[in-house]
Amino acid sequence: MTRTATARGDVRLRGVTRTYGTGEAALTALDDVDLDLAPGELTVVLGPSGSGKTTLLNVIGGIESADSGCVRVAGQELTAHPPRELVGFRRERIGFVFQFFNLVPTLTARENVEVMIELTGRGDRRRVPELLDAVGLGDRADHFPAQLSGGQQQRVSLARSLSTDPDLLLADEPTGALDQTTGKAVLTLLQETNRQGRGVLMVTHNASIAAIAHRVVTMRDGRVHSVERNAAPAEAHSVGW
Ligand SMILES: Nc1ncnc2c1ncn2[C@@H]1O[C@H](COP(=O)(O)OP(=O)(O)OP(=O)(O)O)[C@@H](O)[C@H]1O
Repeated sequence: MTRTATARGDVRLRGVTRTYGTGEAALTALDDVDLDLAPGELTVVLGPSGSGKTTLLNVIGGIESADSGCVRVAGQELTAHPPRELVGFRRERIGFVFQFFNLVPTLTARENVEVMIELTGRGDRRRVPELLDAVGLGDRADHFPAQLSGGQQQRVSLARSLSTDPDLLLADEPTGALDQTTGKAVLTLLQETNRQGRGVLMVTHNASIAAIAHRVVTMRDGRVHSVERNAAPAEAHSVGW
């Protein structure tokens, strides 16, 4: 599945600020954020609602640009590039997994993965059955999203993200809509993906999930409140909540 076993997907932020709105309505979602994530790390981002977690993930993924500061992701300088100029970067380097799956309802599981390969011009359509097997859905390839459970849809979403072999996988509340058993299955897949050398950055409200991370970043009021390292990250299947 890997392009190379080498660790990849490093992140370096310096003085990153992102403000929404102007004047009295201005809201600083990211306030002078410095952050270093080593290649191949699994990072969990925690913090209260509104603390800037999703904004952080979007800036790292090149979906939103910082107002000031420097952003470098997977060896690429994003600073001063508006999101529309970063289409190529996102396609080549980044995989996104969202809470609400974002699958195309009129396409089967297989087609949802294939369409990503067609859109990006990356990956190999012949490997789609293998990818669906890897997420335990080999026998559901011809099912439409509505015929799949939430956990199964999330796994299609993961197979789709992995189809282009990203350096860094960004996951926003990937287990948020799932029960514990299915959530753990998805976490296990994210951990496997990480062990293949990819960086994984996961935003969650669930502090128990932090046990599987190499690094735990806690956000407060748009700032990095703390960064802790886990010397011995737990196995995803052993985490409970
Ligand atoms: N597009 C936007 N326009 C205006 N304000 C926004 C926008 N996106 C986010 N914000 C504001 O920026 C702040 C940070 O939002 P963000 O979504 O990053 O927080 P979060 O920690 O991910 O929250 P949650 O855990 O609730 O998802 C919040 O106060 C939010 O209301």
